[in-house]
Order: sequence, then structure tokens, then C-alpha cells
Amino acid sequence: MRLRLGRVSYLNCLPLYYPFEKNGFAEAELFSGPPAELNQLFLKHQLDVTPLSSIEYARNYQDLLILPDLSIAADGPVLSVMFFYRQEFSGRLQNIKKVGVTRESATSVVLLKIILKELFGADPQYVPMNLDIEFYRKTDLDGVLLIGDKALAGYYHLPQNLEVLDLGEAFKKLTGLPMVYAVWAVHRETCQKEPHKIKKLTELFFQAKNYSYAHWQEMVEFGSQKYPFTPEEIDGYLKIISHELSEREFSGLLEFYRRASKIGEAPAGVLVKIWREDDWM
Ligand SMILES: C=C(O[C@@H]1C=C(C(=O)O)C=C[C@H]1O)C(=O)O
Repeated sequence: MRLRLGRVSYLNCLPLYYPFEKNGFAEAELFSGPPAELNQLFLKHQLDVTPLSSIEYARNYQDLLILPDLSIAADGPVLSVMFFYRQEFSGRLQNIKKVGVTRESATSVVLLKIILKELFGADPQYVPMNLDIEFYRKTDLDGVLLIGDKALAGYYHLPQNLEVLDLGEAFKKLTGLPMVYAVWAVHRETCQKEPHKIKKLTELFFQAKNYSYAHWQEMVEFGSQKYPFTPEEIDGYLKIISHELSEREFSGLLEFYRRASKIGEAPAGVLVKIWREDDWM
């Protein structure tokens, strides 16, 4: 059986999946969707490997491993995890009372709570809903959390009466570290049953990343056919998104878990376990 592999449908995943999308992918069956949907499918064992919201790894860490050298991260501004708010709260974010949060996310909702509390002393009501940047015309919300391509579009075309807070930039200000939004997770059970397929998949991702970086402009052009952004916008955005999981990202991940646990959004003492070939083959 082929592995069932998730893909976040946003632009941020393009460098990891571009060669598969261009040339086809025999080793796995691809499922594309927003993060929250992939999280649910994966936790119900309907996906074998997927980019998983990093907070969901923390909540389920005992059953899971993380594939090496893969993430969706940014060391500072991220441009696509954004809190948009009414201009009247400019310089007084501590006064916001009611915030809408996209249902597509898991990690960024927790990140927003941490940032608003720790950096601004705000503790608003959070309302999950399906949202877009036009919220200020249609609702009484003070602000909204958007992620992915909707957030990126909002950043590139910010409506006049809104301000925006980049949550990656805010996390860096708070901790000095990169923020890890998603990791590639696999169930322990799958590592036991399908060690060779998991190994092959880690190799394919390694090659895919190298291929995309070596054919950057071609990938950017491909992206501009598929996503509603210009090649310049795609180039600028993908240069700040990191797909690494090196020591700095690792430290950022642990710091995020520590702060999430402090507000009751993650268990204490999360163990981050990376898949290694020698442990399973
Ligand atoms: C940087 C991003 O990271 C994402 C945010 C996620 C979340 O909030 O749960 C999950 C996966 C990533 O797609 C983004 O979506 O723009």
C-alpha cells in the first residue's frame, strides 16, 4: 500500500512538494488541505505522514515521531500568520475584547494567545470561525487571526482601516527564537510497520527540497500559475519561510511548548522525538 501523505494546501509547502507536483509521485498518495483538516485526518489514522500543526504534536507526542529536517518555520516575520485588527486599537492592543480565529489553524491560535497575553497584557474572548480580511465590514470583532494564503494576501493588500501584527515577528521579539508552525509527523505504529517506506519518504523530501532550491525561479513561476500571487511576492515569501529543523528551530519549538503549557494549551514536559533510521531498521 502507498503511504497516505498530507500537504498543506498553502503556498508555504511548495518547496517541499514542487517536484512531486511537477513530475508525479509514485510513492505516496497526496491529500491536500488546510492544517486543521490534515491534523484531524492524521490523528484518526487516515493519513500516515503529514505536516502537523506543531501544537498538535505536543498534545499527542507519546504516539508520534517527527521526521528529520522538515518544518514550516520562520526566524522572525512570517507574513502568513497575521493578526489583523481595527485601527482604533493601534498602540492599545491591551484593550481588545473579542477576536475571531480561523478554523484552519491550531498552532497559530495558541501563538496568538501567548503573544497577546505576554507582549500586550490582553486576554480577549477567542471565537473560532471561518473568516477573511473583510471581517471589519461584517462583524463586531476587534480583530482576526488569519493564516496561510489569506493572511499573505491580506499583508500584500492591507485594507486601509486595518493594522497588522506579524506573529512570527512578535515571537522572535518575545523569545529571540524562530517559531515552528508545523512538523512532519508519523505514528510510531507506522514506523514499526513500514520502516522502509518512511526512510524512502525522508530521502524523497530531502531530494525535493534540494531540487526546489536548485530550480528556484522555475518553482516560483510554477507557483504563480497555481496561487494568486506574483512571482515577486512568491519569491519574497518563500525566502523567509524555512523548512529546516536545526538546533535553532528545535529551541524555538521547545520554547513555544513551554509557553503553551503555561497557559494550559499543551501538556508539561513534551518530549520531542525525531525519527532516526537506526532506531527502526
Ligand atoms: C506559516 C504558516 O504555518 C502554518 C500554521 C499552522 C497552524 O497554525 O496550525 C499549521 C501549518 C502551517 O501551514 C502558515 O500557515 O502561514
